[in-house]
Amino acid sequence: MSDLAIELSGVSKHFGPKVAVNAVSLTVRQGDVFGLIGPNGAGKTTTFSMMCGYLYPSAGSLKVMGVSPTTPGALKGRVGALPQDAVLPPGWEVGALLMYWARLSDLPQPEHEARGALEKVGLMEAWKVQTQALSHGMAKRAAMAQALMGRPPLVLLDEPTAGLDPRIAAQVRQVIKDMKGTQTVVVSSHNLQELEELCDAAAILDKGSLAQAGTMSELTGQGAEFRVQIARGDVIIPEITSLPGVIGARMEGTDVLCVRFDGQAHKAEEVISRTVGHLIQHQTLILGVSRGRRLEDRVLQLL
Ligand SMILES: Nc1ncnc2c1ncn2[C@@H]1O[C@H](COP(=O)(O)OP(=O)(O)OP(=O)(O)O)[C@@H](O)[C@H]1O
Repeated sequence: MSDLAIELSGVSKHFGPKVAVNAVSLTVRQGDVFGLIGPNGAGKTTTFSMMCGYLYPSAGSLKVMGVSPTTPGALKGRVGALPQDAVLPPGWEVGALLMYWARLSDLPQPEHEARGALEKVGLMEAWKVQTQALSHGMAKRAAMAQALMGRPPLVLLDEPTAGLDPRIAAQVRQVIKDMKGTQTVVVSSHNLQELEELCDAAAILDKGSLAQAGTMSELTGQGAEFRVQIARGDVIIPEITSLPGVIGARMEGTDVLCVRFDGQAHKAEEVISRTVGHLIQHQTLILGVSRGRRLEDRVLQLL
């Protein structure tokens, strides 16, 4: 069996003349947390909706766990989805609504599933609360609980932490981390720090097209770049570039040395230790070393 949970090949989506998604190809490995990144209007929600089977692609092929997501019943009980701005039907108590959804998905223990999912998102106190009485953040968590019931092999979460307070957002991130390895999670967010912390891999979309996709370490250049924060002393760039494994070096501002290295032929720890050792030998004082660049820097560079 393929180790891919999702495969998009040349997928496009047009709304009349508007091209929302343009020939996007990407893959999501089973057990990964995969991020969908992009500015407003980049095509994240449209891509997400096609993965869920809510929208048909206009062109290209899309497989979710080996089947087309629009095939009726093909993914029943195998995908949990939190759509963007999910609206809960009014007139229901949260617990009763979740149990109803659990029954619709043929889950054998609806109450157990509903309570377990609500607990995961920290919303047990809302069991008896009417859906229309929930705050925005509470409604979002109730909708997320729905996506988690039954531990489906694939969970798609469109902006799961948007509008949540910091403590609850951290709890939701922990729920996502706990799924890593046993369930596949696709998550879109504008919080790039959050995606960097959570994701194994990601795709960066811009105006409907794929700008870059890869593992988080590829996107952030972890295997090829590091930065040394200099406290005091001089850095002689030609001496750094002559060290084994170093491809290039430059100063960013007055106090950050950025070094690019050949991550295929040399281990990061060896090149970093050699560089730091060289600096210390030359009486340069160091405040810190960080690998790669922030995901945010990469996204801003690309878009
Ligand atoms: N039903 C629709 N009809 C017409 N245009 C649409 C429709 N849905 C989306 N679009 C357009 O497609 C483009 C991509 O929208 P999409 O919602 O996928 O972006 P997004 O990356 O999720 O944005 P955001 O971060 O703002 O949620 C936008 O230009 C949007 O206006």
